[in-house]
Amino acid sequence: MSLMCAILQALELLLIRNYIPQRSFFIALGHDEEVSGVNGAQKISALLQARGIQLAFIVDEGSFLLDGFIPNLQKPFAMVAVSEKGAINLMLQVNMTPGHSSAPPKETSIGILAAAVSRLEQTPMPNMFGGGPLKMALQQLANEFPFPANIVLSNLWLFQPLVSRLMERNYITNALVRTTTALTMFNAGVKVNVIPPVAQATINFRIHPAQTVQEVLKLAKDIVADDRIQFHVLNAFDPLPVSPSDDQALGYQLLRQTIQSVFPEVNIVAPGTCIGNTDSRHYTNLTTGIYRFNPIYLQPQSFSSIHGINEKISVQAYETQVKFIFEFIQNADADPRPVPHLHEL
Ligand SMILES: CCCCCCCC/C=C\CCCCCCCC(=O)N[C@@H](CC(N)=O)C(=O)O
Repeated sequence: MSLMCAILQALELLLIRNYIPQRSFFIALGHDEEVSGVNGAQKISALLQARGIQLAFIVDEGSFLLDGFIPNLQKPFAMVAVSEKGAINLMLQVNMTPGHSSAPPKETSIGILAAAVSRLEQTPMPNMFGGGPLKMALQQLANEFPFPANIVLSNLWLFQPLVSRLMERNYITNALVRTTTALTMFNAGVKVNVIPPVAQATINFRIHPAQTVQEVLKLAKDIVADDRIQFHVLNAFDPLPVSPSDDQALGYQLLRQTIQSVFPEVNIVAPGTCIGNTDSRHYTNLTTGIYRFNPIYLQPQSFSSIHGINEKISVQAYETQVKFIFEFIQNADADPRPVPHLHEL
């Protein structure tokens, strides 16, 4: 929400200054982003495609200036998400014969389903650490760590098993190394003395970039291992392709350049994977350069306020957000050639 307001406010500031862009900019604000973007972003994307539009790159929400997420890493760093996890909303259902609660059967629909979802919760999907943006980011961050972590991260060929175990210890970094399993809905029963005929539970999986919808469904069925349980896929999509982050990647380099200018205290800009989902996934037909970055600091303690209690942004952080977008639009307009990569920021 704050990012949307900041985009509009930055545009207003540009208009006040009679700014006339040289290249075309599209501002796409979907009204249904929190519920998958099917009627917003998906339709905007189809309309742009019908008009023959191809985009140099897209910038959306989904990652931050991360502060304190990795133990021993003293300084914050900017993570620009060049991919995002896939997702499955899976509904499990058990149908049993209803009856009077005074003489219950050995197992009820609720009991069978509760045991199944508990098995899913207690059996994490496999740790897939080993490649992609996360490994690149850790290697880029290696020199920011004190000894011996710097040696460990510079030699992932040797220390990969150790690092992947350490990442599992924290629930946020754990989300980067595996497909996550979140039980989000459970419905059954309408009366205190009736054995319910139906029990339903919904599980929200976020799929690691190294897995697919089909692989995760197979794993989930193997874990549940109960023929009485029906599987209904409510909706699902595979992890998103990895956008380029090399020296020639215009969108990535423009973000890096603007981060460097607006946040001079940040030494490292690294590619990463967004653990949530964004509307940008509906735009893969228009560009291969999709970057997710919200120019605000995020600390682990504020992570739980996202979709949680007292979600907020400080006035100062909001002002910086506006400044970033104001500068970013002008940087993107200034020169269509990629900005050379500076190793020493
Ligand atoms: C190198 C290690 C650093 C690890 C730090 C990872 C920190 C990740 C921080 C934040 C991720 C926040 C997720 C962004 C939210 C995306 C927006 C959203 O809520 N989307 C919804 C709805 C949808 N569009 O599908 C969602 O359910 O994901």
